[in-house]
Amino acid sequence: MLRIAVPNKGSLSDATVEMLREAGYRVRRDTKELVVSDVENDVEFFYLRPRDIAVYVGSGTVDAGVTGRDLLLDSGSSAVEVMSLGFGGSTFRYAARPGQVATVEDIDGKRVATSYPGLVRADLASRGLSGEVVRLDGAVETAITLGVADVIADVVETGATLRSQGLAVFGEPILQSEAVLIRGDRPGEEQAVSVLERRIAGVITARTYVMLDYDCPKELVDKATELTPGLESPTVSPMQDEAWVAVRAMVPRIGRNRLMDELYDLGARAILVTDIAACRL
Ligand SMILES: Nc1ncnc2c1ncn2[C@@H]1O[C@H](COP(=O)(O)OP(=O)(O)OP(=O)(O)O)[C@@H](O)[C@H]1O
Ligand SMILES: O=P(O)(O)OC[C@H]1O[C@H](OP(=O)(O)OP(=O)(O)O)[C@H](O)[C@@H]1O
Ligand SMILES: [Mg+2]
Repeated sequence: MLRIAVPNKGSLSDATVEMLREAGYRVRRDTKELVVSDVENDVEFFYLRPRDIAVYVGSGTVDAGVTGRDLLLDSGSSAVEVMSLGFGGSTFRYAARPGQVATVEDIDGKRVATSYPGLVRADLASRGLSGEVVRLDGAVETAITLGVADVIADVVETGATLRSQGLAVFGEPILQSEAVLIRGDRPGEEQAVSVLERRIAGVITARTYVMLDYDCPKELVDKATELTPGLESPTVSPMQDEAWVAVRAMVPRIGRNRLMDELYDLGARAILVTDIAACRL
């Protein structure tokens, strides 16, 4: 049985569970369930803390899992990123009281509070800076107010938490993070997770694309299909009226309305968009 780790709490949990459900797997029915056996798919799901998932996957006790790229890198685990999942996006950044620390070089010799000591130590070392890393579990933004640090390094999504503490980011982001599927780096593991990987890729494609159908005067089909090239190639089918053809192609969900306007202006009619429920490319 394939063993897969799923975030049991926090920002990544709900979206991961929803993605697995859409991929056709059994998911937990209440948040107290820690292990879910999906016998039909020969998979066992372990609901674990997101921070621990890279450690389990790296040690080989589970085959694959979902976590944040920042947590994977912070852990120093040997697990490898298989693909990004399109949610849980954030940046990992330095911040301080405006006017007190303005550049990353100014961190030298100062105290840096963070829940991600691995990431911060590696970043400071790569810049040749020294700094005392103060490891905290959360609410890192308060560390400066409470006087245990001069600088923080933390996850920033909207920036609202930083602003509420009178802090401002400085320097370039240390990292762009998002939810990722990870697996162990031992021989055979790539193959072991290939069905899971294809199913998740199918969910992402179904979310990213819509199916577009339209009728098109035959003489315009080259121009029209230039606008809708599809993934491999559009399907062009004959119609009862020989002056017309029916065209079908997958197109990006974003921009679909503008595309429909362009096709209409060109002379296409009966332009329909439908959601894709699932797919394997
Ligand atoms: N707004 C956000 N706040 C925190 N983490 C976020 C946010 N958006 C995305 N993430 C990602 O979620 C992961 C952290 O998840 P984790 O569950 O450990 O913490 P959390 O979401 O802060 O939950 P909690 O603090 O309640 O335990 C990281 O990969 C982080 O990049
Ligand atoms: O940029 P924002 O949109 O404000 O989001 C970022 C904040 O959200 C997270 O905190 P969380 O609520 O998880 O609390 P924690 O610090 O105790 O983990 C993270 O640690 C930041 O503090
Ligand atoms: Mg948190």
